[in-house]
Amino acid sequence: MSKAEQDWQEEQQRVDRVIDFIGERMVVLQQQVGEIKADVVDIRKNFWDDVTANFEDAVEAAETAASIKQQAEVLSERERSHRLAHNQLTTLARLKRSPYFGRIDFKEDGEPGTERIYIGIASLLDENNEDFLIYDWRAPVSSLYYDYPPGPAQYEAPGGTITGEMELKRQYVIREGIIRSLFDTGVTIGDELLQEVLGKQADSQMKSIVATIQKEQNQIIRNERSRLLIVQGAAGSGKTSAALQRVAYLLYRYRETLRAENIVLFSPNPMFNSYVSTVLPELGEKNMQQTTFQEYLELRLGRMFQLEDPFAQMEYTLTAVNEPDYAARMEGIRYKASGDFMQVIERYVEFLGHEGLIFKDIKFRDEVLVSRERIKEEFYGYDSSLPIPNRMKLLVDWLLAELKERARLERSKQWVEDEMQLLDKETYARTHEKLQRKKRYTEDTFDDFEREQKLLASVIVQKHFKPLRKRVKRLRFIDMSAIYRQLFADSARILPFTADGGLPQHWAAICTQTVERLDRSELAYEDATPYLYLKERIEGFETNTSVRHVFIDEAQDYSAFQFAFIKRLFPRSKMTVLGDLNQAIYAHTETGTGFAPMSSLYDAEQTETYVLKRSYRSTRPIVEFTRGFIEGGEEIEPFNREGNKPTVTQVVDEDELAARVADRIRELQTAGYRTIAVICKTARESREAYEALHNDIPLRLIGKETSSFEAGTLVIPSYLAKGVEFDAVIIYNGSEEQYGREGERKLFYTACTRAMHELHIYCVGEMSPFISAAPSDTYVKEKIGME
Ligand SMILES: Nc1ncnc2c1ncn2[C@@H]1O[C@H](COP(=O)(O)OP(=O)(O)OP(=O)(O)O)[C@@H](O)[C@H]1O
Repeated sequence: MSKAEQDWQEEQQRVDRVIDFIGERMVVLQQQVGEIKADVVDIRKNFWDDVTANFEDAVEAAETAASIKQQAEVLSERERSHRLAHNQLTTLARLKRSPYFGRIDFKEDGEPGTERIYIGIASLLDENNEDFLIYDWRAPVSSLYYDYPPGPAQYEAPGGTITGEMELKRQYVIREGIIRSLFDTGVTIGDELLQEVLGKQADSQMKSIVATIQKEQNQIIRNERSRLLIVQGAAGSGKTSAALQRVAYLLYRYRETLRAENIVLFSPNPMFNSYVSTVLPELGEKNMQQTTFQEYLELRLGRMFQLEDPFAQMEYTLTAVNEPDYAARMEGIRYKASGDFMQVIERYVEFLGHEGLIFKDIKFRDEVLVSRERIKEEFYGYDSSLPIPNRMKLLVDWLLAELKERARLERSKQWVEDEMQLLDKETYARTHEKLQRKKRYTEDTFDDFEREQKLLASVIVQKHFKPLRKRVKRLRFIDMSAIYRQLFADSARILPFTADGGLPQHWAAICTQTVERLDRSELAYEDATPYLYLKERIEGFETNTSVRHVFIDEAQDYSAFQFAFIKRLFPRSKMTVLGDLNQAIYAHTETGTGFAPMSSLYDAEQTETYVLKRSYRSTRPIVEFTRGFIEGGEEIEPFNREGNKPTVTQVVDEDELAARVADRIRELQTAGYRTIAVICKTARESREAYEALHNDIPLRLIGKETSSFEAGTLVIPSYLAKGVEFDAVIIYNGSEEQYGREGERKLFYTACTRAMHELHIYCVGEMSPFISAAPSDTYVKEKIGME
């Protein structure tokens, strides 16, 4: 038997031993789970038997409450134990199938022996010999595996830096308890293993990369120092993967204090949420909270306005080029997202502190109870050194007192008497009872009837005033829409608030558009964040202090405004932002400021930036081709995985386009690719492509409302394909007409870089200049029917 074979045999024997151990553990645990479950069922069933329920008087009611509380605590403790044991069982079941993926032999300086460390998705301790059969990949010692080749190595342990010599680094692929492959690795985490992993087919769900995390990714995953961590990475460099692994790492590292609920991931669209949702459970962790910025805007503004979403704005950007107001709107989109405009809002708020706030009358039954002028007068009567939100609080107190007074006056009005006649018996009875109770304590001389009438009147008025008071408490008497609108009332209104009059060229048209929309109760996507910001500067900021880590994926698509906003929203949170400037597809990101708005959020010493240049998603030929579209693309390093060169096919017309694309889809399907995406520029083009293809080929049309996607062939607008990947990508029409403007370069790049194994571009007529800019030997040109 060769040495290698012997090694393999010994390793399999160890795997068998560990699996046996896990099996035994599971039996014990299963029994425990059963017992706890029986306990829980029992407690639930007999809950009220063990509680002494007595509500006779205050003392006994308090005792009852205490007894319920105690019983509930016992129940919740048992339920917690059940959950814990159940989770442990799930993890053990996972370990049983594949107990570990790596091993390092490490000789610590000053220690006599070499320790063998096996690394898997969770730790496994054999209590009898106090031996770790498996180390969690997140344990301090495991970082050796990701950071070093064999040779001198060190890691950070809680007690300080541990140095030593790594004598061996080995990787395994273990499936259903059997070692399928085994490599001893040299320089990096085995190219072989990575090759194997990356060569696989795309899934409708993202996979964890735990066995093959690269050194530069590991630094991101384990970073604990910075308040703000910025990751700038090429398409397919593993930003999203690293982010998710980082979530798992943080949950492990701070397991005593941090829960999945304390972490929020902002993602580009709902479909992406579903795409990444399996990674953490695969690692035995609960998912963090996931949201999109739009979801937040909807929550805050959706009731007041018809809110435009970013995809509708994008569709406008891409399809309305010939509309008369297009240039103005595009300028407006850019300006309203800028730091300059944020400054304008700040100065405007400063101004509003002294004059200019607009309020709404507080009306009741068509009568003005407190006029807007009166409210304004009261507000500006307060100490002007107080911040606006503090003065609003005073105003609320004052208004509530005013309402109380007005309510008193209201009681003797005719409408109250009219309503009294219509009261149901129940209200009468209740009022009567109340009066009876009161009577017990007073020496009253009033006529009963009169007292009853008075009380009824006050009940009626109270009922009608309740919504008024609620509106006051919610600050609905501030006319936010008018305050925002005022800034655009005419083109000169903004001037005192601009630094040096630097306004967009089409400012007057921007003002008109904004006012028109507001008057229709619509809020464009570009207005939503500034509007909300202004609102919060006036009403006080809503904050969420339970969130400790915020992750922002596709961060290049966020404006300065949005970042500032998120920072304020989560004041106790650290931030990890991940993005690729070459994929900045929204019009508001065309300002060329790069990551500047982001990096200025926190002090330099609290901020760290990592750059990922290696691209893992696509084959080498695809990366070599697509990097030609963008400036500085030569810096992107492809991971060495071979494949076919991308093809570019010119066709004469739409009919031929559909026929050729259908042929290609069939060819790719025959080749066994499971996820094939026909990427179109817009939703409009996607519908056309779908119409042209779906009779020929079964496929699914993806729109912004799609919340998950499955393997298969699909048609999808480019901006919704962000962040996800497919085995094969067909660009439906990569012609000059479709992708000719500079503003479309990044969109085109983003679409093409979704491909893992195959990329095929079709063009009706001339091809996009971005393709022509790529070196001609990086793709194969196919011309059909044009000669
Ligand atoms: N260390 C790794 N081991 C195995 N696979 C990896 C590794 N890093 C990245 N990948 C794979 O590369 C692909 C791209 O990763 P990911 O989606 O995280 O990149 P990204 O930088 O977020 O991409 P984009 O910006 O283009 O959306 C995924 O299939 C991921 O599993």
